[in-house]
Amino acid sequence: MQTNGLVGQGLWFRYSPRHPWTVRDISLSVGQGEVVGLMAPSGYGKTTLAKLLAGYLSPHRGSVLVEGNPLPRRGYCPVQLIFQNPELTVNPRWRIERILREGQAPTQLDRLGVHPGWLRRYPHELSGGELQRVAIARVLNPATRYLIADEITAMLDANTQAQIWQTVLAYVQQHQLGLLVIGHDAALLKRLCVGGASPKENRILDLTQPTTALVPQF
Ligand SMILES: Nc1ncnc2c1ncn2[C@@H]1O[C@H](COP(=O)(O)OP(=O)(O)OP(=O)(O)O)[C@@H](O)[C@H]1O
Repeated sequence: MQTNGLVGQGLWFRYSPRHPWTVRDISLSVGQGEVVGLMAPSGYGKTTLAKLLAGYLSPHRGSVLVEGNPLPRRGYCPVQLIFQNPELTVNPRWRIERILREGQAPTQLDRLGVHPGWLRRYPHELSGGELQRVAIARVLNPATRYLIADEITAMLDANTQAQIWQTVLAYVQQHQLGLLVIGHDAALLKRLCVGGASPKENRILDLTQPTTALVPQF
């Protein structure tokens, strides 16, 4: 079995024994420095799969390994998930400066357009787009090795979307992070995942295809 990268192997998950399987025997991998897209219709289990890969949920069967090791049970997780709704990932009772200090010091505040004046505010005192920049800045730090971006710019205008992706992709490339981009927008995924600096390695996975289509072609 492959030991490099972030590897989900034979993953099965359902929310309870009364629910049907949401994730059925999915295997996929993201290598260091690789940008992989993941698309499927709404309700197909993309976010659930992202939560399995980032350790928010545990698979009923199968494994998630990072460089051959299970995800750490405590401390900062090297696989970080950014959601469409940033308010779900930040503590509403903390000021922005404390949220940003939660992991290691973020490095991209300026480039993401995080205004110093926001630092003393609480999350509900920022707009959705402003808070999303904070959520992204929080995870762009040296302890993050893999990033899962689940529809992270869906609520932003085109200019802000472009600024955020430019910053994230430059950071990913410079630090050789693995990036899994989840989305419905095929054109955006294509731009991000196959138009990059190393198009040979980058892929777009379609969750509606048989799982063999998701197995890495290394
Ligand atoms: N906590 C939960 N309890 C029970 N069912 C859930 C829960 N979260 C999600 N589901 C169900 O699991 C299925 C997959 O949801 P998921 O959010 O993973 O899909 P998705 O592909 O990310 O959808 P979208 O593109 O609309 O965000 C859906 O049918 C959803 O209703």
